[in-house]
Amino acid sequence: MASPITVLGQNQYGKAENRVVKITRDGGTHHIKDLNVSVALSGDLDEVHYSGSNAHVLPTDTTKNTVFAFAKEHGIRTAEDFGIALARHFVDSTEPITTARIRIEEYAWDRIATSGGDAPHSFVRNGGEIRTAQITYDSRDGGSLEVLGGLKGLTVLNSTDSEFWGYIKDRYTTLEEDYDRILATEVSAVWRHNWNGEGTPPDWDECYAGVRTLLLRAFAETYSLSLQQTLYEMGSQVIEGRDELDEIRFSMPNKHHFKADLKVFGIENEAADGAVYLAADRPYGLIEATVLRDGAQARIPVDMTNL
Ligand SMILES: O=c1[nH]c(=O)c2[nH]c(=O)[nH]c2[nH]1
Repeated sequence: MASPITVLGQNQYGKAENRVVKITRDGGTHHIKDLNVSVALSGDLDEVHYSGSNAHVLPTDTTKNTVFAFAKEHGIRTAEDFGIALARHFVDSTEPITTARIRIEEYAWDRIATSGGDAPHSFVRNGGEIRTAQITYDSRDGGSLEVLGGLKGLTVLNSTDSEFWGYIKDRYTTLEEDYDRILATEVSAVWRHNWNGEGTPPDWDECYAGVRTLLLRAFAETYSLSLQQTLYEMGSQVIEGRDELDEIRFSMPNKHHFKADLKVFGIENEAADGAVYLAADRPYGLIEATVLRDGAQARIPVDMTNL
């Protein structure tokens, strides 16, 4: 029962973190897709909260089974294609469900190089970087489909061409101005496609590879006066270079590298001579911002890049 003084707010449910690995065999050559898929459904679900009636509830267990069955029956071409098929299925086949949000992380595997060339069915996990996708399908108001692509764990470093000076100095400021520092960060980015489900979808893999290339190139080619400036340049290059995207959001920790203080030992330690740095773990500066195509609406949630 609805209590006299409370009312149900936003709610969603589903099975989180379905770890699905799909092998496709092409003769003796195998291909691997390794995903972590989270399903969140919402719709006409007040009653299960108020009275416990499960009449409108598709069990989370069923959503898990659907993920695995779809991987087998339809295969996984890309995370985006897979997420779109799942989102449409849950909404179109289950009356009370009006919105499905599918979040996917994809882990990359490389073929192991052997004496006979690339191994046909032996793989090594490609360490750091994770590709992400989020698909939201909402059947209300005529139906809408939103596809967010992204990546996280892309760690990059410039060993020069970075300065930081001219900032506010108050009685608590101890930081010295730096005219030649290391700039390092671990990029988390989420970008929004302007495709809404009608007509030909973008080439998801080509887009991902293209964005990644633009991000890396902008990072390497920007002479940086702050990580904020580098971030904005990276976002601008992506929006300028990819017509199918309207918005990109970043979360970029400043992975500080402090010059080791060796003066006590009578040793100079200057960047110009090739310095020794202490790579600090925490705390870290955290620089976050959205870059938009002029006139586009900001729709990527602020905390999306911290998941
Ligand atoms: O690129 C930077 N941006 C900052 O805002 C900042 N603040 C700071 O202490 N170091 C840096 N570096």
